[in-house]
Amino acid sequence: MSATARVMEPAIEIDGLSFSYGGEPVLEDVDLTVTAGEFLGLVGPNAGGKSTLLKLILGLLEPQTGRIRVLGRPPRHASTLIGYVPQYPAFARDFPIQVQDVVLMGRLGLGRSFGRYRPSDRDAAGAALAEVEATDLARRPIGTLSGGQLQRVLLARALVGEPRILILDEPTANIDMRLEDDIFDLLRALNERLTILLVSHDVAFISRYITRVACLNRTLICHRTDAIDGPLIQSLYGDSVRRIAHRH
Ligand SMILES: Nc1ncnc2c1ncn2[C@@H]1O[C@H](COP(=O)(O)OP(=O)(O)OP(=O)(O)O)[C@@H](O)[C@H]1O
Repeated sequence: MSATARVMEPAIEIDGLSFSYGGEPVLEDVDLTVTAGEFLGLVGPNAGGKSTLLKLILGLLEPQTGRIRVLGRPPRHASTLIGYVPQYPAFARDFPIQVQDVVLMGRLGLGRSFGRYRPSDRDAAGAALAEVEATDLARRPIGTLSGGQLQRVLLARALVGEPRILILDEPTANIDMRLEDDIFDLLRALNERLTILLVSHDVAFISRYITRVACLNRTLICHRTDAIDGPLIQSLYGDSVRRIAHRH
């Protein structure tokens, strides 16, 4: 493949994707192209299929119908190209481990095994913590962090493998509004070099930062955020701006 073709290659390409866990389809005929360098929001109601779509993109599930490519590769061959920040409750905070070791775990997928980190791994962990402005937290036990601090550390863990795509599942669900702004400013800076896919319940908030949202409720429809006005938000969210209860 030529260098030009590589530059033009979409970061994530999904065609005709359908998936079910055995019963009713959770995703049906989903098409989505995330271009390289884009910052895309993925919104939708509870049980709309957002986490399932992320698992398919991460190669943790296989589609029954359709095709996914991550930087031109099948997802299971692209896992080292993606940095993933899980939903906050998915991370066990009572694990007795220091922040710097949590961040180092992000190097494991690159062929290292436990206890065999190289100096370059430790340098990368230090750089990732510096990038999220959390250097001072390096030796803190993970259980002592605030929600916002933990979120930064999980972001550093996602960055330490030097991914080309960053995927975040509800990164600001458990932190207050002022901290949300800080995290989004950080993401905007990271978007200078990374493609970002962000799951959020809060389309009104993320619309201040991004240009396009994909709305997923079994099927998927994309909207430009400058087309998201009062009536559309109403149809996306029902009565509450922070709640989504729409049907396609
Ligand atoms: N492992 C599983 N086995 C069976 N059904 C599942 C499994 N995981 C998810 N589901 C079902 O698939 C549907 C979509 O779930 P998913 O977690 O993808 O939605 P979501 O949009 O991420 O929801 P939320 O916003 O509540 O996190 C739900 O009906 C859920 O119950």
